[in-house]
Amino acid sequence: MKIALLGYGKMGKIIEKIALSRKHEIVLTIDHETLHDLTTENLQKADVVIEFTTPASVLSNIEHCFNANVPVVIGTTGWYEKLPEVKQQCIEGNKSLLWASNFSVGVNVFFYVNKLLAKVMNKYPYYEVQVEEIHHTQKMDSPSGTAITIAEGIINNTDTKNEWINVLTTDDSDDDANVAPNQLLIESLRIDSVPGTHTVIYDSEVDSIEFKHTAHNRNGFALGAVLAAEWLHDKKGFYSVEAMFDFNS
Ligand SMILES: NC(=O)C1=CN([C@@H]2O[C@H](COP(=O)(O)OP(=O)(O)OC[C@H]3O[C@@H](n4cnc5c(N)ncnc54)[C@H](OP(=O)(O)O)[C@@H]3O)[C@@H](O)[C@H]2O)C=CC1
Ligand SMILES: O=C(O)C1=N[C@H](C(=O)O)C[C@H](O)C1
Repeated sequence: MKIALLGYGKMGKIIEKIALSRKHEIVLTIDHETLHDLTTENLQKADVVIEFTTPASVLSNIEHCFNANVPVVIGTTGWYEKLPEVKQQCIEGNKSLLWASNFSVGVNVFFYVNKLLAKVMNKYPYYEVQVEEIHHTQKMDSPSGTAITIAEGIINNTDTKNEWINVLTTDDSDDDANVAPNQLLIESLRIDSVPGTHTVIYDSEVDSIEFKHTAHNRNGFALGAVLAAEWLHDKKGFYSVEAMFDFNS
């Protein structure tokens, strides 16, 4: 497949290596320096686009891909309030888009088990639940997209929580956040070069249960994005990464 990479930073560069190792060809790479190359003509040289940029640029990049009629895989986080609008544009225009807050297989297994666990824990409301995420200090958005997906998995499977709130800290201090009983706390921590750690904690007076995923590096995210591009390139429609995984069979 011919792949265009929008975003050639930490993720874009690893995605390039993995795509080449899977015998794909990179026909376009875009960062700030090469922004002038982001044209419909250049995008149309690709079978599929993989987009890992910034919350500020993702929406215009989606528009470029829709205009060029090229399927696009979106890894960028921090724009999810616009998902319904983008979904409508995609379906009405007969375009192709797949998005994920996290492309790694391990995290997608985690998402699945998180929902099952939330259903079980809903029977024991004396456990207070919270989500913790830790990422590198260059991360622009908080909470992480992954933490939002985890929180939604809990909210949709419990009676006690109906919204999440976020507290961002740069150290491990234990300041108590002001959280109403209906709110699910997402604590975001920013520490040096952490690739991404997510923990769901159920705490009671007598014990705690911790369910944790630790990314050791970014390779799992990048491989998942390439697998998503392989899956999407000949399809039409709007998909989340869940469509790619079938944990029920
Ligand atoms: N879904 C998932 O599995 C994962 C998602 N992510 C998300 O992916 C995104 C990127 O992460 P990461 O690679 O670590 O970030 P980096 O900051 O390392 O890279 C971002 C890249 O985007 C480029 N860029 C900035 N603005 C534009 C623009 N207008 N058009 C095209 N390119 C642009 C930057 O160029 P320049 O350097 O020239 O400014 C840079 O090359 C983040 O939102 C992150 O949260 C990250 C890991 C996994
Ligand atoms: O910015 C990152 O690095 C990551 N972002 C994604 C997110 O916001 O969840 C996925 C991963 O955790 C790394």
